[in-house]
Amino acid sequence: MGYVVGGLSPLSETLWKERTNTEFVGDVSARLTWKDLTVMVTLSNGETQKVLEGLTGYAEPGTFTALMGPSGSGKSTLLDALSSRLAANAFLSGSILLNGRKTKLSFGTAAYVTQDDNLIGTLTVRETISYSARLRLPDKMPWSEKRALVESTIIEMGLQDCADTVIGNWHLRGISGGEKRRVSIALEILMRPRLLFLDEPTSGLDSASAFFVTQTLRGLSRDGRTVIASIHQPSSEVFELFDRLYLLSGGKTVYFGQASEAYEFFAQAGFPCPTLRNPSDHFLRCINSDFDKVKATLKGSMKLRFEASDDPLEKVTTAEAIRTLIDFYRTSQYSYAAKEKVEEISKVKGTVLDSGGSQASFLMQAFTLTKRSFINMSRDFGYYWLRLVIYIVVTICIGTIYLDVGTSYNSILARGSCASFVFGFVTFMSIGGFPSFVEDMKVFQRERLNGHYGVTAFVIGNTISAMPFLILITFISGTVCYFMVHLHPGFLHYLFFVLCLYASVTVVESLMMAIASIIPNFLMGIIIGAGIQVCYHSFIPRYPTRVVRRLVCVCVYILF
Ligand SMILES: Nc1ncnc2c1ncn2[C@@H]1O[C@H](COP(=O)(O)OP(=O)(O)OP(=O)(O)O)[C@@H](O)[C@H]1O
Repeated sequence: MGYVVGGLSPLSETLWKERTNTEFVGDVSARLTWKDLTVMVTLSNGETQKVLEGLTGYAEPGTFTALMGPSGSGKSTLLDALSSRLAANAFLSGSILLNGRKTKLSFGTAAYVTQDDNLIGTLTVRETISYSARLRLPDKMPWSEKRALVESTIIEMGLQDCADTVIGNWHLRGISGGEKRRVSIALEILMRPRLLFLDEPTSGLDSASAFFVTQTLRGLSRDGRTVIASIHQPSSEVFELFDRLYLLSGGKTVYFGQASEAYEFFAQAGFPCPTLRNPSDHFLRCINSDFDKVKATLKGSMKLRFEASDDPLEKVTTAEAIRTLIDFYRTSQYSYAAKEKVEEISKVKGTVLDSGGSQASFLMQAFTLTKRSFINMSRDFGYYWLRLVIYIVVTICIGTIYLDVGTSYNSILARGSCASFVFGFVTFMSIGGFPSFVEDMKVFQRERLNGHYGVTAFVIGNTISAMPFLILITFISGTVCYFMVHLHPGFLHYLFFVLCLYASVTVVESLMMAIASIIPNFLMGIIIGAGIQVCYHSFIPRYPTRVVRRLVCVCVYILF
């Protein structure tokens, strides 16, 4: 099979060659087509709902395609379908071809920028991009080249001014929302992907930031990439930057074609854009059925004003307008042209694209993740430092209750209850780390889905980086308690006591991390974590024998 390269920068070519080790003979651009695409979802009550219905379209290299439509029209679902990220309850029919071949885009083949900016708040912009470069670029590539790539990406996304500012979290004031969006995009374009999906990259940004982001995306497409983005409510300046427009309403195609011809299409369909109105506002106004509900609530002069308007749109309900537009599109030259083009592109069997994902070795990934996670834990006051302070205060309090109880037979019960208090409090407090675990999991999910690294590297990185903090926490609180209470003297007794505390805290930390991966919601996770711990503390120590208790501990440890 001939792999082909064309229009790539020298760096991109190096990356591709590293990966495929195959002779390049031309063009590695991504031509994506979708035909009769239908997505059904199964709802929780067992019913099925058609989210997308018979969509046909294409995206070519060097173009920027914008998906537009009212909320709930299926933009994100179309992006998910095209990038093979549909939810488990969604079923797809129809064909999606990449360079004329049926391809399930594996993790990392195409870059996908999600709606949420899941970034590590304690790292600076430069650090964030540098760690990402270490995680994904080949080990053999010299650091000077990696740094050059990081710096060029920072410049490309206009992040020079905030390159050394932290991203920001609950206690660190960081970069703005627009800059966060640009960092998210920078992370995905670092590997120079040929196909780029973006889910609402301009949402929540002011007009200047939205324009800058869109302009950058257009620039990326001009570099031979295929860019598809869903855009919510573009300004007229932003709209002018789109090459192609895919308008959706209720999961159906309202219009697909050149963005500049949409104006004409609406006029032909009987809904011309009034003068002095932003065309994109007009298109979305025509296809947003929620306006019917809004109009129904209008009263008095407002209602009369709408009825007196010359705008043909005010003479019909939006539902009727949508029906008219969909029917008009189906039989229009735009639809035939799109179908013809899809057929034409589908026939050309091009390169099998599989350039994405990480090219770094497993060891490099595990090492980088360990370092990144350690830096995050040490900078985030809420991760371990706050807990350390609370642990010290709690153990001092317990120490004062059982101060100097000694090691006589009379004080056996006191020592036992003291140990229960210390182990109970210290392990229970691990719940305090849950919010940070949830943030970690969000970053992990994003990076894993984009093929940056796998589960094993993440688990190793997280476990090793947490170890020094857990050792510090348990040794300090264990030492305070041991010496205040005057437990059995001797270094081995002391070590045993502290190591038991360390093992218990590690088990609970792992448990909370496992819960964070299944239930990424603060409140639910804390309730479930606390519930499991209460059962563990109250049920397990009382009934089974010591051997069973230890077995349960070992199983929980292995499991989590
Ligand atoms: N996995 C799913 N399970 C159930 N319903 C779903 C699923 N995916 C999408 N939907 C439904 O399909 C419709 C379209 O959702 P989608 O997120 O694609 O819309 P959207 O146009 O991106 O909206 P927004 O602009 O608000 O993000 C919504 O009504 C949504 O509830």
